[in-house]
Amino acid sequence: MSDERDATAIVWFRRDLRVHDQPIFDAAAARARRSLAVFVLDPRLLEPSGKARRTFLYRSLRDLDESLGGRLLVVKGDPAEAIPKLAGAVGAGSVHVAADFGPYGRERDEAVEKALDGVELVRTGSPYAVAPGRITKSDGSPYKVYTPFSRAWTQHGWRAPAETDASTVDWMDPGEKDGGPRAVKVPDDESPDADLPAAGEQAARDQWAAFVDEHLDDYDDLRNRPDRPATSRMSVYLKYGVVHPRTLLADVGGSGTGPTSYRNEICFRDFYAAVLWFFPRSARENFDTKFDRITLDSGKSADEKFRAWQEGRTGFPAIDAAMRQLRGEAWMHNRMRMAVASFLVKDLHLPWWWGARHFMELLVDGDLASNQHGWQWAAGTGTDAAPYFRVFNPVTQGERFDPQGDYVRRWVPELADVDGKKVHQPWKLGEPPSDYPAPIVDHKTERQEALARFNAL
Ligand SMILES: Cc1cc2nc3c(=O)[nH]c(=O)nc-3n(C[C@H](O)[C@H](O)[C@H](O)COP(=O)(O)OP(=O)(O)OC[C@H]3O[C@@H](n4cnc5c(N)ncnc54)[C@H](O)[C@@H]3O)c2cc1C
Repeated sequence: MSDERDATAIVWFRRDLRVHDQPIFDAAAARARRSLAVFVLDPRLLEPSGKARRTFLYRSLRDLDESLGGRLLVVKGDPAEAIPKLAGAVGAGSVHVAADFGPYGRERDEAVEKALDGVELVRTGSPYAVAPGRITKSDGSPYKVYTPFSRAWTQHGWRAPAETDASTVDWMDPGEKDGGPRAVKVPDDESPDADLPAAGEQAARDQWAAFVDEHLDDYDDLRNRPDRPATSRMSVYLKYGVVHPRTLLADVGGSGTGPTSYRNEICFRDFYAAVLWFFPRSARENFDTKFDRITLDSGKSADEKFRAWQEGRTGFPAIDAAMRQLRGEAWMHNRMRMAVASFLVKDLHLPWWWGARHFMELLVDGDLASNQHGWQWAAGTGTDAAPYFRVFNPVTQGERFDPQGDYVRRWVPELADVDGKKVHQPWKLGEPPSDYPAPIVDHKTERQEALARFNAL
């Protein structure tokens, strides 16, 4: 029987740096006898990424290259030029990708599709359990509230993982290409100060297996505790598609509170991606435009307060611990992301997008949809946000979720000798540590100020 497939295809990796559960491999193998594996270092994505994310990306690319037997071609430049030239250089009949739903990714893919001029761009799957745009109300309009979205999401369901590995595709040696953009080496690590998680598919799977074994059942009870290793730490692997959410969901069976709560969080990720798909302006502007009129601080004193927040010198131990965790690990616990965001917006009266930008610069899991909407949630400006008048108390957040003060002592060495929960209010100690700052604001006063500004809208 003759093989009617094309001679070659391109598999273009983007946010799916893995070989397992990879539906684009099946699509490429069905279409062509051999495929060229490609990653394009795109300056428009690399520049705003920050050192931690770039370093993690480079490490993930090295791991992927190893899984592919050294046959990952890395090139640099604008994908709308590089991909069509590569398709020409190997005579590809199709280019296979997982669909990208972010504002830049979608524009880029349309430009690539146009420039491919007849070579088909085949989109198979997405980085989400359910692709953005698929879940709508019965009249076709988007959900703006999480709970009904999550009900529809659960009812819709998701596919089982695709059974692929590196051998699903017959990989072409990049040395065989005839012309086109030249191969570049994966850049060296940028030596970020942060202690990053191990990169690569095996590391992701090991971390996941340990979480399922040790923490999944207690996830609902302990997920708000920054002092415990109780969450999955999958966000960075999901960000780069080192693991697919479908793979995780397949393991999270059952109706116990732990598994149910975990599925809800994966659903939040899909929800925010869907909001960004339907309302791309929400990445940059208040979703609720009423807040365009709220009074925000600016000037020298605002800049100084912002710097104190960034550097973990606000004098509120839980806030400072979290901001230092962000620098130390390029990651922050979810409860503390909410607390520091509320503090920036409602205690310091600064724009949420200042904080969101700082997060995107430092977070190794920095993701436009989850980050911007997480910020808008905390600021009260988002789709389904915490009401603006609900202001987190930075001291009680610490006392409640870090009850023995271990989290603070881990990240704020100036307070390492203060016992128990007293660490959350060092100003009440007989002799407060002289090298730790006094609170930069009075929470009660600033809470009233935030409410007054809100009521003036
Ligand atoms: C202000 C703010 C900014 C945030 N910025 C980001 C970001 O840039 N990138 C990012 O991945 N998450 C972000 N989040 C969501 C959440 O804090 C992280 O996903 C979570 O802390 C990652 O740790 P984990 O993998 O151990 O989470 P787990 O508790 O183990 O959760 C499992 C997975 O569910 C998803 N998830 C959990 N909570 C949320 C949530 N609130 N929104 C969307 N997805 C969620 C993540 O993919 C996570 O990996 C932000 C939240 C807030 C409040």
